[in-house]
Amino acid sequence: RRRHMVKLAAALPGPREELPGIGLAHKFIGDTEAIMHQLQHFSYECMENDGVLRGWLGNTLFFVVVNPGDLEMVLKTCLEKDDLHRFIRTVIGNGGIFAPVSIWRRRRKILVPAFSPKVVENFVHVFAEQSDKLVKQLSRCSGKGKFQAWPFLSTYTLDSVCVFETAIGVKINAQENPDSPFLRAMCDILNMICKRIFHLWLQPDWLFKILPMYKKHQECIHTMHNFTDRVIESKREELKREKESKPEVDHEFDLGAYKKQTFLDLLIHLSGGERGYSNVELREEVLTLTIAGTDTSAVAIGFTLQLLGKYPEIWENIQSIPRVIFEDDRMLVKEDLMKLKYLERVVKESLRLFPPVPLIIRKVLEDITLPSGRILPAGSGVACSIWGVHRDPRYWGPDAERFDPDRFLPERFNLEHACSYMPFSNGPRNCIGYQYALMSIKTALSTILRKYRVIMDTEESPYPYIRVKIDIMMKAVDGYELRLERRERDHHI
Ligand code: HEM
Repeated sequence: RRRHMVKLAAALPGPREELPGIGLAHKFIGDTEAIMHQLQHFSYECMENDGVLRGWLGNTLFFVVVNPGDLEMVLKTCLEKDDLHRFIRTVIGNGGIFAPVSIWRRRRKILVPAFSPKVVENFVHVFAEQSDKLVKQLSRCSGKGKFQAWPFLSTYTLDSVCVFETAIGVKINAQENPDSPFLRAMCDILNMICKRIFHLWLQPDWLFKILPMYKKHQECIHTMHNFTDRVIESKREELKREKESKPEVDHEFDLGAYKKQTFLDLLIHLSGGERGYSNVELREEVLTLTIAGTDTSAVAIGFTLQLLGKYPEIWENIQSIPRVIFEDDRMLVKEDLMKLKYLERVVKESLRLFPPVPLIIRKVLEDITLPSGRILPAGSGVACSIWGVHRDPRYWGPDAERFDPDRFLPERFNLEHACSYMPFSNGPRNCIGYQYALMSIKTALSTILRKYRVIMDTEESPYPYIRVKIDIMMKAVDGYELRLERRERDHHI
């Protein structure tokens, strides 16, 4: 089988820098910024090679793919996540996002109703309340020069993911408690996991366990698990008390009238209540939602703010946000979000040029022949480059790297292939939280923008440059540095 794999791999183009024996391992020895730089570089080299590029990492074989037709096939047929994800499983176990397909299927089924539009819409008031808090927190920095927006944005999205909240006391409240040990542990562990994925020498467990990093790794897991377990126990207790105090009430779950606004309730009820998920399964799913939903949305808000600061003319257009949304300080409601058409285009363009998840790595279980004619052999991993397909001139024109939100105008947006634009992936294992994410991002941005103007050094070139690194998600190296100035009320619109 290995000979067969090596033979098929040799028939496909490889990168210029491949070395015998170690393949590309020497290209991934730097920090997470250098690693991201390499991944971008391979995406461009992949475009030059007609959309598929081979790469060995030690004796593991990978392919980078950027053609939308090939991507669609891979995302539809290769549902298993690559073995590299085993490092994340030390934290989230069999949580849906990286679970083996046999476990993922049931978990996805349980999660689907929790993300139906009627449930997601009910979260808008949570986003609005949290956005209001975010703006208050930001007021400490406005008018005071440059600051890093990341701590503010990541605490906003963590509080908006709505898993860590129970009536009897356990709350994360990250915005008011930004030094929360949970948040720090999550940030540190994602960084360590990313290093393990790309640095071959950190991969063997026996070696990793004797390194100083291991102690911190275990402490982070302990902090995250401990906190999540306390929340779950507290939720179980709350549900028990509720049932005891009102035995006459029908405790059947009505999704249509769902108002409790925590995913934990949803997970318990949708999995079958007391006979449903065990506490360990609940912990896995809660951590999955937290990791999948926190940094991704914060990253999207951060990049969009920086782009708005770099291009003042886009900012001028933003001012045409419907007046009614800006008239007073009232909280936003879901109807407002639908009117934010221009802002939506800005967010979509920001997700195109700076996708929070720049690549997805799947495992090839059986040889597959791609629509482009190339064969990916069983046993290899395949990196679907979202970064690459979003910047490929074949699908986005010669100015593919230009920041132009009007590409998403209905009369201009005419993609030949759905996979040419896929910040939330595609196929059966795509992002289940994409509507939730878009609502949360739009609520936060519009609440910030009605109070503040973002100022950055303006970018002369239409092709925005932001230094990025990979910490599982793609993040800005500078922690989303920007300046905020308070807007004059009568100045707008
Ligand atoms: C801008 C924000 C977001 C982006 C760009 C994003 C992107 C993605 C991507 C690329 C995947 C991988 C799909 C694959 O392997 O094909 C994914 C999976 C997932 N996302 Fe998101 N996501 C975002 C926000 C959210 C939010 C807010 C939630 C939940 C509250 C969420 C929950 C999930 C879950 C549960 C999965 C796993 C789905 C599965 O394997 O069945 N995501 N997301």
